[in-house]
Amino acid sequence: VLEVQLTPFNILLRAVLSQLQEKDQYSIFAQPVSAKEVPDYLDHIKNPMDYSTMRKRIDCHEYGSFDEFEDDFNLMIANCLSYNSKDTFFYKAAQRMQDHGGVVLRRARREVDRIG
Ligand SMILES: CCOC(=O)c1ccc2c(c1)NC(=O)[C@@H](C)N2
Repeated sequence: VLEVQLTPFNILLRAVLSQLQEKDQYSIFAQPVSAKEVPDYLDHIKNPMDYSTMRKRIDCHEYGSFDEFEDDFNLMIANCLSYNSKDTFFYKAAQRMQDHGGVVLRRARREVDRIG
């Protein structure tokens, strides 16, 4: 059985991830971009990132700090803004995710600083 240690930091990161995913109403950030659906994606994007990968990293205690968690969020957004042209649904969704996610992350960072 996957014994996932529940530290306060891990519990917080999981809660933040769920808040971020609530903003992803079409779940376009939920899973890795499919190489089948988008065959040239990995030619352009060298470090793919998505919410399922971030969840795995939380469960494996791979985030040593809130900055590292935020870096993966920013990577996920940057990949989308880089691969998709400005006039696409995906590009616009990434801009909205950046705005809405920023609010969530700023509030969460204050929590992290408070629990120390
Ligand atoms: C069923 C087809 O799905 C996609 O083409 C597709 C599905 C999800 C995507 C994506 C493409 N591109 C992206 O940049 C990230 C954000 N999400």
